Amino acid sequence: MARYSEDIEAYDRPKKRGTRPRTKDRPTYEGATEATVVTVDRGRFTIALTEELSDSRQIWAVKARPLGRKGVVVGDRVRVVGDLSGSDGTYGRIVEIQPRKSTLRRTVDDDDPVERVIIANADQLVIVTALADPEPRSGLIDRALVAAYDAGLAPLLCLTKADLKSPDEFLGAYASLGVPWVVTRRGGDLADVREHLVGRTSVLLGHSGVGKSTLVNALVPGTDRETGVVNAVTGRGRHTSTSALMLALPPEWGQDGWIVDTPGIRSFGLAHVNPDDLITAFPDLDEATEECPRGCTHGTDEPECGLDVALEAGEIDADRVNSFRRLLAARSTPDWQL
Ligand SMILES: Nc1nc2c(ncn2[C@@H]2O[C@H](COP(=O)(O)OP(=O)(O)OP(=O)(O)O)[C@@H](O)[C@H]2O)c(=O)[nH]1
Ligand SMILES: [Zn+2]
Repeated sequence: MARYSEDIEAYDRPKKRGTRPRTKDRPTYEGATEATVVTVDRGRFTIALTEELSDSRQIWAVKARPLGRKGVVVGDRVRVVGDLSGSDGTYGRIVEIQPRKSTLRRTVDDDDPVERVIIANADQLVIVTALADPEPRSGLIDRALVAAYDAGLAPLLCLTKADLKSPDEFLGAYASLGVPWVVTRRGGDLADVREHLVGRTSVLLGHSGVGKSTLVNALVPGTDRETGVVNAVTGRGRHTSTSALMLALPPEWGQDGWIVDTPGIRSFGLAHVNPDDLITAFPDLDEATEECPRGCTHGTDEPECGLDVALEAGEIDADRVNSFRRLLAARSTPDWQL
């Protein structure tokens, strides 16, 4: 063990230029500990030591030099070395990022083609929308659905404030997409929501006022999202940044799972989303686009789109085509925050 940490030390702090070992000599970090990145704050990471997920032991970590400019984002499964005791002034060093099973990306701006991964390894995107006060914004919901389908995350509509308005009318507009949904109301129980959260990592997305903080606080007691204090972070983890934050589901739920709160994520540029990737979320339509002319975006203005051919032949469902095209159009409408 001692020899091993000396290796890391030697590697991390080369005495002078040119003494850095070549790739083949790099340490293999055998025995490094697995952890999950729960939040990012100005180059410093809070990581949860995975084996101790249920008691949520969390420590600081920084990126070790061998990672170079590789991005580490919330949700990343990483391997860490160094002092993992969590005592004052100590921090682990992230030496490796495990391959990601999913990446939720955004384009910073629809005009800016730079793609950024914001959350890694999520399974589900929970689109939190109030049924009233504020009114649902279908453009935003559609954009979130595009982001989910593109990232390969299962979408879930979480409709809050059902005490103010029935969800029936709203759900009509989403029926043909087949998106699963749950409803919450003031004072109502959250059994339904819980059922959709256990065993997975869910990203919660919603614009201001929809009741997302209320929901997060009710789901994970002890998390005061309003004031930004995260009790789970061993007293030292005042969470002041607007980074996404992963919260472990309470151990008493009996199953692991995480929710990722996204307070700072108010815009969701989708310029990177390719129509051909989006249509894979519509397996019933996908085949019809095989005969499309090259570069066809499958939109309503495409003269020879295979979707129209298949529609005319009665091979596909018009509602589904309309829904797909609605999402396609939402991709390039103005931003998440209107
Ligand atoms: N009637 C009703 N009001 C609710 C419900 N959930 C939340 N609210 C209220 O809606 C308002 C906004 O709730 P928040 O939880 O702060 O909303 P948020 O989405 O986190 O919004 P920001 O904090 O601005 O990001 C508060 O006054 C809540 O009390 C609900 O189910 N029914
Ligand atoms: Zn087409």
